[in-house]
Amino acid sequence: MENYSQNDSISKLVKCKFPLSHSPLVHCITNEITIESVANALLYINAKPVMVADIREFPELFEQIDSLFLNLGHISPEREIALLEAGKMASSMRIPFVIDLVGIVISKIRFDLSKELLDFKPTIVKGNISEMRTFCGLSSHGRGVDSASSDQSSNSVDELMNAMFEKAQNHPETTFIATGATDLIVSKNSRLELKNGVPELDRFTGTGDIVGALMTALVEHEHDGLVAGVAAISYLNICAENAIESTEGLADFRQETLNQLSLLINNEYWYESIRGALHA
Ligand SMILES: Nc1ncnc2c1ncn2[C@@H]1O[C@H](COP(=O)(O)OP(=O)(O)O)[C@@H](O)[C@H]1O
Ligand SMILES: Cc1ncsc1CCOP(=O)(O)O
Ligand SMILES: [Mg+2]
Repeated sequence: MENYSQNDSISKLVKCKFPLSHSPLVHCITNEITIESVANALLYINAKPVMVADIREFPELFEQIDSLFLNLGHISPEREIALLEAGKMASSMRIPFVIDLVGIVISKIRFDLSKELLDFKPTIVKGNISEMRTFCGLSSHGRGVDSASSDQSSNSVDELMNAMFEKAQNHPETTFIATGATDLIVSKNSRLELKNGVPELDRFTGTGDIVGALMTALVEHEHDGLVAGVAAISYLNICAENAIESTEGLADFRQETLNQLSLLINNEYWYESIRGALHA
């Protein structure tokens, strides 16, 4: 295992990811709690958000979109039907899509829904560390939509990394991502850990949703879940590192982190601040 230093091989993966030159149209079926933050975050990186949940519009809409974000944060019987229909259409039309396992620790309904969506071969399945533990069938101490610090010990993180790697062997088309103090990014042939960010990212709502939406904007370009995951997480987390330097209080920190999404783009070499480790 390498040190958590700036890592050349990881930086090379993400070079040239920002700014997005081509404004991908990103369709999001997401939760009402953070929907506005998600839409603005996409605009700040030069993507175009569109939030549509009425399945009657899907046949026309799916001819127009570049990628799809399916977020389980606030489900209902209608939302569940829309999520499944969208996953099915994305799969048959080969549109890259991301599943965000928000709140999967809460109920079997969300757990079963995530497994049904996995059958459509998503580009990425992501959640926080506690959510990903539940998804992988490991014990989890997550509460509501937040992860538990007891799931973030190094033993638990190693156990989760192994479980995700096993999942990736059975689902070679999908990248599995768990976020937290350490972020795990796992595909069939690669295992990566990232170490940027600040603990305050867990103290305002929507950071997981935003990073999921950023990945969705990036999968359109490369169809590569691993590169999109590394770029999106690192970008948001370095924005937060910059924001914490100049703010006091969580509301100002939130505002400045979002503001930085539109500013860090101006630093051509932002990716040189990535800290992580790449396993073979
Ligand atoms: N303790 C932490 N230290 C550094 N970065 C963190 C920490 N907790 C979360 N993050 C970052 O915040 C973002 C959201 O992660 P997380 O809080 O796990 O998601 P969620 O909001 O879905 O629970 C990710 O980019 C993650 O790397
Ligand atoms: C509070 C809450 N309840 C259901 S979804 C949601 C927002 C979750 O946002 P995130 O997990 O991205 O912080
Ligand atoms: Mg959160």
